Amino acid sequence: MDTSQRPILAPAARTEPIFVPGRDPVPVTLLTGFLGSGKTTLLNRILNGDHGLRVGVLINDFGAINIDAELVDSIEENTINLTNGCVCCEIRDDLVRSLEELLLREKAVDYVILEASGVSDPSGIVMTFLDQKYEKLLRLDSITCVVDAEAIFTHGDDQELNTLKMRQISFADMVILNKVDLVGPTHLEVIHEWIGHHLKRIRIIEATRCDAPLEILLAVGRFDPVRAIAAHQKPSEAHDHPHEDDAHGHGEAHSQFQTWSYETDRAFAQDALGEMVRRKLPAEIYRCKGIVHVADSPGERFSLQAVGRRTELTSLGPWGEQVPCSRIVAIGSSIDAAALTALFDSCLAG
Ligand SMILES: Nc1nc2c(ncn2[C@@H]2O[C@H](COP(=O)(O)OP(=O)(O)OP(=O)(O)O)[C@@H](O)[C@H]2O)c(=O)[nH]1
Repeated sequence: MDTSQRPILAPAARTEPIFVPGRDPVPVTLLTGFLGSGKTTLLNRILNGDHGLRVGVLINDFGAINIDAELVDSIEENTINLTNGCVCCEIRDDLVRSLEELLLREKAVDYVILEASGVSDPSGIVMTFLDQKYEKLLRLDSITCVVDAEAIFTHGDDQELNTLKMRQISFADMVILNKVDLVGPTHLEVIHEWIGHHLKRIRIIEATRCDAPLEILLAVGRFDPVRAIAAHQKPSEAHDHPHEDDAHGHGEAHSQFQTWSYETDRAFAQDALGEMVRRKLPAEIYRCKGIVHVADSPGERFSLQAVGRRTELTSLGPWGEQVPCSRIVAIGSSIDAAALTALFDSCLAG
């Protein structure tokens, strides 16, 4: 069968159901949202919340190095990293294997949260969860999309990016409109109008650092397969441009993203690094993040974050057992790898 002809949300052909006798399906929350919108911030807020659940976490970073895994406050044995690709397509098999690994363990988790990569199209992920062989193993509870209120219209003339951002929103059953501390009321109104113009009746919660109440995030049973299928089947209502078949439209969306990574055991000069990232990162870099070793405070791990022109260089505390080193990833379009490497090299200490 030509798989490109298969409707994207049609459950796969029935195979033997996978389940653990006597165990109810485990609820799964999917976190989506464009690069740098605040998904990891939300994940940490949930993990640190007072819910008493044993939460399994799947973290998908599009780049070659999984930086998020180091920034998430989860229990190591319950965390699986899905790196170097996107779980909605290239590494969907890894997602399936990891889900089964988490859910078929003797000491199973009570809840699963999947943080999708910032370039994921949710439809491919939803299809995985709707596979009939999993209907007794897991239940998709909700899809929460985090939107960066400040950056939502950045690269607004790029139709593919706009379409991807709108697809992420249209598959969600709740939107966290995050970073409202960075924008004014008029800008917020424009966003509400823009989302409302494309999608009716979507719940939008404004937040700073994703400070939404836990009660509306976990075990809420909001996922509606009928609505998700409609989000796929009526693309022209939900998006500026119709989404083509999965293989074509989606593949195109990903081909515009390039990743770059950098590793060194030499230390950076903190001020030079901060200044360079703030002022000199090319506009084609949508997102840059890393764990860095700085000569000024050699005993501390630092987190480097850049979303557009916004940057943060914050201490994560001592290195502990880890040998200090720096690992940085960037995602963008038309990345000049040699030039970017030279920019970071120029910030190395002495
Ligand atoms: N000012 C401000 N910054 C925020 C807020 N929420 C998150 N941030 C910052 O935004 C940056 C990106 O946040 P993350 O939570 O890593 O975003 P993400 O969506 O997980 O990023 P990717 O996984 O790379 O797509 C970090 O520097 C955060 O500290 C907010 O509400 N206000």
